[in-house]
Amino acid sequence: MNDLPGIVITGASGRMGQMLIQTVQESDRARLAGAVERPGHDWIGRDVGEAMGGAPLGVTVTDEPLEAFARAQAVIDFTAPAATVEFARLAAQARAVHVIGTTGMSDEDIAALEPCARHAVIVRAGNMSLGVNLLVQLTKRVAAALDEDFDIEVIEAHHHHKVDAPSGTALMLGEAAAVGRGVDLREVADRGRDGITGPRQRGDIGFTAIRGGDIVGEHDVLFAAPGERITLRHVATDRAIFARGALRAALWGQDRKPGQYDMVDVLGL
Ligand SMILES: NC(=O)C1=CN([C@@H]2O[C@H](COP(=O)(O)OP(=O)(O)OC[C@H]3O[C@@H](n4cnc5c(N)ncnc54)[C@H](O)[C@@H]3O)[C@@H](O)[C@H]2O)C=CC1
Ligand SMILES: O=C(O)C1=N[C@H](C(=O)O)C[C@H](O)C1
Repeated sequence: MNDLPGIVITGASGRMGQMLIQTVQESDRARLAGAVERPGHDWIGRDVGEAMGGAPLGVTVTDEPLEAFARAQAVIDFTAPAATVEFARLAAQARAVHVIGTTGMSDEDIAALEPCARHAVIVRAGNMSLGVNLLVQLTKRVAAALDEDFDIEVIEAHHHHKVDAPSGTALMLGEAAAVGRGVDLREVADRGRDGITGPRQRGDIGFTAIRGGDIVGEHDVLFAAPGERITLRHVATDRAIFARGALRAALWGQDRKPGQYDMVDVLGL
């Protein structure tokens, strides 16, 4: 075993889980210290490399997260809200940095992270890519520069497996637009148009979700006024951008005090 920071990947068999395992394996700054899946999953007990269809990596997939976390310096977690809340508790117990990519978390789920962040570093973002976090900053600036003559709409598109809407990224962009405009997103968000909706309310921030095929993730922020439109756009074509960002967050978190952080902190934007 070498002395590089050890990383555990939860949701090891998932789309992001497998991408993260590959990213950590290829890194010369971290080592794969564990792979976790849910109880009953058919990868439990198998070498994770072989389960992924490749060479053995010497890491056995486990359904005992605490045991795995206790042997690691960081946990990278792209799973599901209930699992993430439990992993936050266990990562805090193990004093491991917890990088959370999971989206669709409720206000209660997010509140449950607070006591865990008193004991360990949590880095959480609905999108770990450099491009989207830059787009968040741009959205804030453009929204601050424009008045309510510009209707703001966030349009996102994802693959047909995605279970939450609007996407975590869309919510980050909506929040950035609201902050830029100096309003509370909860008061102006329009998330579900159907039927006779009446005309658009001035000042609303609208959300539209497209689901289809293998779209990795596309986000537009539209500012539409009489006579002109501005669109800010990010298109992800490879999940590696999220995995690279997550690994960067796991390494950045090693030198930090316990608390909650996001990718703007990690990237210094
Ligand atoms: N923040 C970001 O940059 C990104 C976030 N995501 C988010 O990451 C999450 C996962 O996305 P995908 O990999 O596409 O989904 P997926 O469905 O392919 O993978 C989720 C994995 O988590 C596992 N899992 C569920 N409950 C578990 C538990 N209790 N213990 C251990 N493993 C458990 C599942 O078995 C599955 O393997 C979603 O919330 C998605 O929105 C996805 C891409 C980028
Ligand atoms: O589920 C996904 O795939 C993605 N989820 C994140 C989100 O909800 O924004 C990030 C990315 O767009 C891919």
